[in-house]
Amino acid sequence: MSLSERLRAQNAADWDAAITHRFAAELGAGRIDPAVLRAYLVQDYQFIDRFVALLGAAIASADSFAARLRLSRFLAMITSDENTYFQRAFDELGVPEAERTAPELSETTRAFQDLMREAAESRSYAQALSVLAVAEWLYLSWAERLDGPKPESFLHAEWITLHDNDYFRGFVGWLRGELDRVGPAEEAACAALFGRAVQLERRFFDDLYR
Ligand SMILES: Cc1ncc(C[n+]2csc(CCO)c2C)c(N)n1
Repeated sequence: MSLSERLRAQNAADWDAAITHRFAAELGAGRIDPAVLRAYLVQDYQFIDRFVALLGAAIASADSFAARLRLSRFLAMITSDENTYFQRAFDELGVPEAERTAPELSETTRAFQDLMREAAESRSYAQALSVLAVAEWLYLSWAERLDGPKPESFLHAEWITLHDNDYFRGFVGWLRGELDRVGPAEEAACAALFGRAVQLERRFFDDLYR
């Protein structure tokens, strides 16, 4: 088994709970409570902020120009397409400016921010990849599992399409390949970060239904 496959298997309980979560099912059916989606997107926008910083750290610590290019193109995509989704969704849901830029953070969002800061400050490409790989691969996995027609509202449909498309699938496959290539030299640190990230992904969804 590859390192990425082994790490996923070691965290199967939280991984499977996250990718089969009620959140994904309700989103896929277009039947999510607007208050739940609103709360999710407000916290997630703060997640994305630190995620972009972590991606920058991966670009800086990568061991090849090819990797820097690929990560940079991805960074350009999420700071354009994905950012406009958030802005349009916030408009649709009536989220005021203060909540877009400086909401009260949940404990889980804070823990995620700390994890991403730690991975970035390690200055290790392998450790940055361990957290990035979870955030990308786990989202691809829940989005790919949804079947049936896309929900009507762009709020639901675009959040699925952003995570279930051929470009993204290719990127996740490449990220896993990078982790499989450089991770084994720092396996204990990578496994610890990967496991914490999977737990937090699950908690991020669970928090919405408490
Ligand atoms: C808590 C949380 N974890 C993972 C993602 C997924 N994600 C974050 S940035 C990015 C890049 C392009 O969409 C992806 C897939 C998320 N949104 N929120």
